[in-house]
Amino acid sequence: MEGDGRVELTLSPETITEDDVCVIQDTWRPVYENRENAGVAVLIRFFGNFPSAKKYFSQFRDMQDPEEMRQSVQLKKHALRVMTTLNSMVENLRDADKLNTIFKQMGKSHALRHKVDPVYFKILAGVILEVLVEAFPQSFSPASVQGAWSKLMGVLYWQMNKVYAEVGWESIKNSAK
Ligand code: HEM
Repeated sequence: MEGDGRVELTLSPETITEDDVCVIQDTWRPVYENRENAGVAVLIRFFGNFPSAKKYFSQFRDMQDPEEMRQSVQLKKHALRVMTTLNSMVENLRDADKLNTIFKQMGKSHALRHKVDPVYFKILAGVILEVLVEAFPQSFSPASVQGAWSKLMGVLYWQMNKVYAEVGWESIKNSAK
């Protein structure tokens, strides 16, 4: 699938250095202050470029028009949930146990309840980076900032794959078809 070029497949959390943590926490602040706009912009780009991802959302799976999607309560709700969870990750980058709990909860609910194919986490991670660089050019232009964020997105994807494997995604996905 296209759109997944910038996120590494297999990054363990230890690859995030202290410098990365500082960079991620500093650059996240203005994004989180604009969480609703930023989150909605990310999801509109995601569903616009990868319409098959809409199938998991009962209220806008059949919508084509981005303006109509923008008005969807379910889309806005998921945008805020994504931003709130990212905020918890960013706040707990130095607390491996907390991070693990966040990844576990997220992986379990998306695999078991929502039955989301994990490839969409990789695609969404790439879209998050893309939109943040565009929407916050001042803070996200430096290569060091993009490098730190792309590590975090890589870790997110890696962790999702780990939890998905633990909960038996291979058999769940066949029952989700
Ligand atoms: C950074 C990535 C993501 C984060 C942080 C995130 C976070 C969340 C959270 C916190 C919830 C509500 C609690 C729960 O059910 O776990 C949720 C619900 C949901 N997520 Fe995600 N999510 C992400 C990616 C995705 C992707 C890629 C998809 C599918 C393409 C997806 C589909 C859903 C669906 C269908 C629900 C239920 C929606 C509803 O009930 O209205 N999520 N997500």
